Amino acid sequence: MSFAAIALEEKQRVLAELGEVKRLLSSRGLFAGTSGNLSIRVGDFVPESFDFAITASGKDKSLSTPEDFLFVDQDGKPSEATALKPSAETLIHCEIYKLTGCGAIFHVHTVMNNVISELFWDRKSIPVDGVELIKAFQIWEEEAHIEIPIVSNFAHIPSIVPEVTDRLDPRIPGIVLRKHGIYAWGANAFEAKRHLEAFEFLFEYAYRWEMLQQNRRS
Ligand SMILES: CSCCC(=O)C(=O)COP(=O)(O)O
Ligand SMILES: [Zn+2]
Repeated sequence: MSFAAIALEEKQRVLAELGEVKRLLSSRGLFAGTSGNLSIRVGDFVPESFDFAITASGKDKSLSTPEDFLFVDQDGKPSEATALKPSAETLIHCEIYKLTGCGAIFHVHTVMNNVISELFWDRKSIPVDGVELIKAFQIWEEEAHIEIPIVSNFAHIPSIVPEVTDRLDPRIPGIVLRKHGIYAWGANAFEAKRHLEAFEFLFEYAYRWEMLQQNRRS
């Protein structure tokens, strides 16, 4: 489906939803120093051809302005003429949409997701054992064990993409960039937000549990 063929009401709905999510996450202090970016897909999904609304790059995300979002295509190019620049990390969104067919992707930097990525960097994943909130990912087995992937962070964003491609685990709706932040996704904005909140809870649990173990050993 071409971008032009997508109903105006659908585009407006997506922009309004993105605005609501941005306001809510901002009220929780999740966009320190203009960090973070958000996107929601619009219209039908075909891996070779889709569009999504994404935050414009470098904006103060605690403010709401008519220049907060723009639409881009599957390659991260603006879907229509605009003076706005898409997030510097748009190519990571493009890759996650292509690999998962998801409907929304939220990226935030927190002190906890940065610390945990360094704590478990040698392992290249964050282990979590048997915590109830794993069920937020629709993983229902008793005492489930999950490993949340951590990938390298580079200033050159296209260099991050191949590692995302290699490490993305279809069971786990998120990936952590080392000392950078988390990308969490879902079928829609509601699900992506639930996953983001669950990841941050599990990171804090994993960090505290690891510290307890280390104290016991010393
Ligand atoms: C100031 S944070 C560095 C860039 C970044 O990691 C980020 O999430 C925000 O970049 P954007 O281009 O999406 O504003
Ligand atoms: Zn970032």
